[in-house]
Amino acid sequence: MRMLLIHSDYLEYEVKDKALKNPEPISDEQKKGRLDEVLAVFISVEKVDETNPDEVVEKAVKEIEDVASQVKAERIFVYPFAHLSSELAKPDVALEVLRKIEEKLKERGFEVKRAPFGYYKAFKLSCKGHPLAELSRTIVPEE
Ligand SMILES: Nc1ncnc2c1ncn2[C@@H]1O[C@H](COS(=O)(=O)NC(=O)[C@@H](N)CO)[C@@H](O)[C@H]1O
Repeated sequence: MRMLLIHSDYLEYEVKDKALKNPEPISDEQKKGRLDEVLAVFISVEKVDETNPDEVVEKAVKEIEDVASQVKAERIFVYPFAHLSSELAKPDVALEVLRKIEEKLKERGFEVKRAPFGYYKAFKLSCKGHPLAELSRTIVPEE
């Protein structure tokens, strides 16, 4: 899994078109979304993650929680992003991993939104620009 974490004044998105034949079903409300004062986490789930998705979820949540506490972010935006890797996991595995990350972050008390999976989306992001505002992490399951 590859993650790009951007501490932002806001992230907002708007769904445009389907990027997959069968994207995640969404409500009209989910076609647009915005969070202010947010840690935006762009995630590419990778083929290697398919060997142990649950372990990768645990590791990702720990990394996100660690960065959130460093930058004092209480809101997280989980954003499916297929452009951080050339070895992408299958969509069904990727969606399941992203859903579990969202769920576990909520269990830990964060306010969380997750951008819809399998769509082309317009988005606006305002990076805060401080030294920890742009970070990346690579997560792999144990052998
Ligand atoms: N492994 C993955 N990790 C994260 N997001 C993914 C992954 N696979 C698919 N997606 C989601 O599905 C969308 C399209 O994925 S994609 O791999 O780019 N595929 C396409 O764009 C197809 N139109 C042509 O391959 C992405 O924008 C993202 O929302």
